[in-house]
Amino acid sequence: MSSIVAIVGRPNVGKSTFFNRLIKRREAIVDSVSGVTRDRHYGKTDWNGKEFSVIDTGGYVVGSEDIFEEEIRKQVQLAIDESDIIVFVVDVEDGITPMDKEVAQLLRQVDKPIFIAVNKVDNAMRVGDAVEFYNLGLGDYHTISSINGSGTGDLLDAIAEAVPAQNEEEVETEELPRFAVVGRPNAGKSSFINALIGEDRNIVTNIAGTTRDSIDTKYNRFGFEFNLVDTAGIRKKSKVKEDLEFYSVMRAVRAIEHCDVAIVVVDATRGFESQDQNIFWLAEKNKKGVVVLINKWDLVEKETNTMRDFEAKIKKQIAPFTDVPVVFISALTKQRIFKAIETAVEVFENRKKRISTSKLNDTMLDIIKQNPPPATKGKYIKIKFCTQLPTRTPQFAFFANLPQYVKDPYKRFVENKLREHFDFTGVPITIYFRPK
Ligand SMILES: Nc1nc2c(ncn2[C@@H]2O[C@H](COP(=O)(O)OP(=O)(O)OP(=O)(O)O)[C@@H](O)[C@H]2O)c(=O)[nH]1
Ligand SMILES: Nc1nc2c(ncn2[C@@H]2O[C@H](COP(=O)(O)OP(=O)(O)OP(=O)(O)O)[C@@H](O)[C@H]2O)c(=O)[nH]1
Repeated sequence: MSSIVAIVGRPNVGKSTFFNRLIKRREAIVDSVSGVTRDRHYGKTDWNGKEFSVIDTGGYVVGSEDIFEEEIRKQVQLAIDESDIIVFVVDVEDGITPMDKEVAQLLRQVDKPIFIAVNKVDNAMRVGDAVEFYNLGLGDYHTISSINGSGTGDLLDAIAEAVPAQNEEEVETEELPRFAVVGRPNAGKSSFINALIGEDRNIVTNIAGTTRDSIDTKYNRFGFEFNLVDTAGIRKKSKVKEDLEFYSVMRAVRAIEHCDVAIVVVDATRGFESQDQNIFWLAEKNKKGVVVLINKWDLVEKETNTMRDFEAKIKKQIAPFTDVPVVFISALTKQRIFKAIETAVEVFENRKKRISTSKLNDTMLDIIKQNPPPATKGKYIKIKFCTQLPTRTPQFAFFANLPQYVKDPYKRFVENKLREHFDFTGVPITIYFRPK
């Protein structure tokens, strides 16, 4: 379980600049390859051996100044409720503003690690100006310059210190498998869970986000016991406006990070949109199993190949990770809802799958011999041996004389071959090339 670090603060103080520095912009590169728009406000990073997610709360609200203030206050409250560590960014050029005071007021009541980042301290002369931020009543602060990076390393050290050490293997094997039902507001998450359970545990209405609570439901099917995690909107803690995108993101992040398989519910009448894509990508990035459910299939007018076309379109949007099951369901008529769960169980099993080293080498070394990586700078790459690593999610190491010359297309080729010969449907896999 990794910790969630939320970056809060009023507009223009430099939250996104700081965020980009934290996640090192690696994603930007990945995205340009697949050509997909993805959420720029969420990233995973590691520092001093601690892994954590970072959420930038900026950029979600657009509107006039007064709308801003109210919305930002709500976002800060949500960030407080849903994250583990908070970084409050303020701007040394502006000094303390009334909005900063309001945020500080909220943060003073919180019993979680809070870091104040006084940003835009680009030179030593500004260090003195930062002193006034003691008046926020939140104790010590860090002076940083997100633009030139100074001070950010020290701040990261302090944040990493606050992240609990991970001992995931132990925690996860003791608990029941967790399936998180995630998706956009109104996609039919509660309806799906209720259809499975056969009783109206949740209140289902057609107003987005009316579900009262998020409960784990222990579920038993096919002699397999697991927890179903309903992420439908909790609106108890803070009265949040419906369709607040930031809110669904926060919920999805939390649920996905703590699950084994993410069941992504999509509203067939709306298609697979960017918000669905973001949720899918969250699961992929966290290396969770994924099943896509196309719900409300009863409302779709079917012609020849409707299902096939729908699926093909989705696959394009989730590329390159397309080895993912798509199940067309109706929570209303209960069509294929058990098939959906069966599929999720299969994905769960795939994620735990271990391939013996001898079997892996027998299969893969042959394929590699037939299709060796192309020579680079006149040098031939020889892959000698491969093995599955003893990790929670499938990861494979291929040992070669010149691993640094193996390019992404070849990695993808190897991944595809692995998927062809061993069933890893619905599971992100990682491939490393290492020196031998
Ligand atoms: N001088 C200086 N400018 C900075 C620094 N960090 C960010 N800025 C500038 O401040 C402006 C706002 O930065 P953003 O990162 O977009 O601010 P934000 O808080 O994410 O803003 P919202 O997305 O509106 O919430 C930009 O023009 C940045 O270039 C810094 O360390 N020093
Ligand atoms: N026709 C049809 N309607 C459905 C189906 N599944 C859900 N609905 C309707 O879609 C609406 C939203 O369903 P919910 O189950 O509340 O959606 P949710 O994803 O839990 O929504 P939030 O609580 O907002 O996150 C309700 O009016 C449901 O009756 C379905 O398979 N077919």
